[in-house]
Amino acid sequence: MIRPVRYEGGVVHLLDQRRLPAEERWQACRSVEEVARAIETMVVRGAPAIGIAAAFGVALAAAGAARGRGGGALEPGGTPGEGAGLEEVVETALRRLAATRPTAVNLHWALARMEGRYRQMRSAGAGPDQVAAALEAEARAIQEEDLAMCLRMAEHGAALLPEGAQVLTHCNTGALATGGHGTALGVIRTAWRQGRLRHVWVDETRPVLQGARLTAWELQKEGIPHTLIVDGAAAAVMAAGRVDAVLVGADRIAANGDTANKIGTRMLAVLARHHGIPFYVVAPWSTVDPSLPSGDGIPIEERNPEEVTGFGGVRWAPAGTPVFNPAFDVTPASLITAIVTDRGILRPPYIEAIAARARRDEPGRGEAARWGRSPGC
Ligand SMILES: CSC[C@H]1O[C@H](OP(=O)(O)O)[C@H](O)[C@@H]1O
Repeated sequence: MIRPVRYEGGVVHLLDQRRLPAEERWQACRSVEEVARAIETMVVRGAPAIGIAAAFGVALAAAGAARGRGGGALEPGGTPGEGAGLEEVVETALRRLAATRPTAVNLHWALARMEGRYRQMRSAGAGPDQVAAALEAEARAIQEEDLAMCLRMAEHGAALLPEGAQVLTHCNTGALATGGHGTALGVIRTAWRQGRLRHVWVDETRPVLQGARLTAWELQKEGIPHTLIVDGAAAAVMAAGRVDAVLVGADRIAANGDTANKIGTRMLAVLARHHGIPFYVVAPWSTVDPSLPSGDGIPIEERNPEEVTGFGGVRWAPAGTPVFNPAFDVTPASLITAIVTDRGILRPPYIEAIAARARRDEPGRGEAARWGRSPGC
């Protein structure tokens, strides 16, 4: 199974997704700063995967402090004894990692969970070594729980698809974006293994091409029939009656079901509604942010214009061309047929469905609990 994040010997190893599919190269991160830069430059990407990477970044910081290197975990090649004690190292790590990418709530959910575990250990009087061990265990739990959530989601989602389904998907929501198996692409994997799936239309997903580079790579490795299309061809294949369902991931789902996902998702939702095609969002419960009343409050990351003006070092737009490069857009809940989570399928009205699920599963979180924001941000 593809797993994009590994933590071994106090080093966070990330499969460099910028280099796929040409080469499978791992990047070793030995400091919080290196982990943070890897998230910002999309060495690792995908809402759950960046949460997992950040969690191991906190574990790495605590391990460095426990070894007496103090802030050595703050900068690449930090010298022993830098910085202050455990408290400052962990707090600084949490803030730095929280500042990497604003939209995916899984990042902030994971950091809030790591902070909670840290405070729990400290209030129990645990020493640096015990805290470091507990934080490593918590990060590993986040990774393994995400894989389990993906497998559960996939079962729920596959049951929605007709026999011999042709589906269309956007961006990469596979093992590369998660703790393994994937969200929307996890549904596709499971549906294929169950014999329910005939074919996948893969949106290339401009500008970073997660579909063309990463989803096609995952599907090819699994032998799942697929066809790569430019994003602009989605309307044509829907109009030709060759799409039975659209499956996408999510980076943040507001309390009313409005969903932030890769730029171009909203367009697919409008097209699907026009063509009478079910539009499914597939995301773990950790992507739901009950503290946000609607999608209006979801921060949308804007990325480097050079992602749009060229690719791989080749520029095709004239120098100085003005660019607007939002990495995500928000799909209104009214265009979403169902939200597939690890805890079951949510159907409209989402505000009631999400609140009821939050009350049932995590009393207190659905109300005033701080959510979607990490320490210090
Ligand atoms: C399984 S969540 C994947 C989610 O993350 C992607 O964004 P990015 O590649 O910029 O991290 C995209 O929104 C996917 O739907």
